[in-house]
Amino acid sequence: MEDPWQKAYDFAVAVARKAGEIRKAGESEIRVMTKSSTVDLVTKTDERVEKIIISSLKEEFGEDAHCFIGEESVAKGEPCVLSDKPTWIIDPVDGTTNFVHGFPFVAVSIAFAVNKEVEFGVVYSCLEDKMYKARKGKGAFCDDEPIQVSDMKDINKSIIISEHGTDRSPEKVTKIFSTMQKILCIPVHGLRGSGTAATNMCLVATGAVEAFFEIGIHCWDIAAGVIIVKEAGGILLDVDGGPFDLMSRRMVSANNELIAKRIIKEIEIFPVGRDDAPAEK
Ligand SMILES: O=P(O)(O)O[C@H]1[C@H](O)[C@@H](O)[C@H](O)[C@H](O)[C@@H]1O
Ligand SMILES: [Mg+2]
Repeated sequence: MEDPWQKAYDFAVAVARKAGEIRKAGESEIRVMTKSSTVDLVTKTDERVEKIIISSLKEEFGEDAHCFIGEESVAKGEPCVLSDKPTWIIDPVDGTTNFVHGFPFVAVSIAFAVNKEVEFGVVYSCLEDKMYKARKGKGAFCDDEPIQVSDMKDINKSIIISEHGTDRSPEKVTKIFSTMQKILCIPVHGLRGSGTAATNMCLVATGAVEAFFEIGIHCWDIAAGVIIVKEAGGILLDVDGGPFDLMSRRMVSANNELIAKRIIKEIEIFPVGRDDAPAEK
């Protein structure tokens, strides 16, 4: 049977590389603006790269063939709804704060979902020049080399990643740091954070760390990473131990269930609205 999405997968890899190269070339002066809070940054480059990605995909597959969820389009009021239709989920610059500051982890993240399930994902870590990709049932790769999660089962010998997000309300920050303190004191070998959820998930997939969890991420930060982690042999769970939900803005990704469940025991959950919550009038 003909593979229905191979062409889209190959095209996504090419578009992610092109987008990353535009990003690398950069603007001589970065214009920084803010979104949900004063520390939720966006630049003209984010907007420009997203437009280029979406227009390339429309040009290749037809104006109305697929749906799109793009970080900057949603910020400008486009709907964020995942239906059963083939849908591209795009973060043009994951790690915008890193980009603004010259901290060297910035990724382009492109995922493709059908029937609400991610079919393939591509994360191009553009400053490292590493292309991570995975397709459902076909394995995960970094620069065409197969990748696999760590086989570590001992939490005491693990490295865990988390991030602080962009919400600085004191109650949430207290819970985030309390969780981190509890995990650090299990104890684990270390806590890390690259500043980009997409890259963090690739680090789980390569076995460099055992787990990455965050409350407050968005579907575009993690959609490509979800399939990369799964195809590398890892698992995804909700922060309460239930099934993972791409639109819920909460996630634990790990090398195995043992490590995931041990972390979940320590997570102090705080409320975040869903990505697909109806817009307030
Ligand atoms: O806004 P961009 O696309 O750079 O992405 C986010 C990161 O991916 C999060 O892990 C991280 O915690 C931040 O929320 C950050 O905003
Ligand atoms: Mg992002």
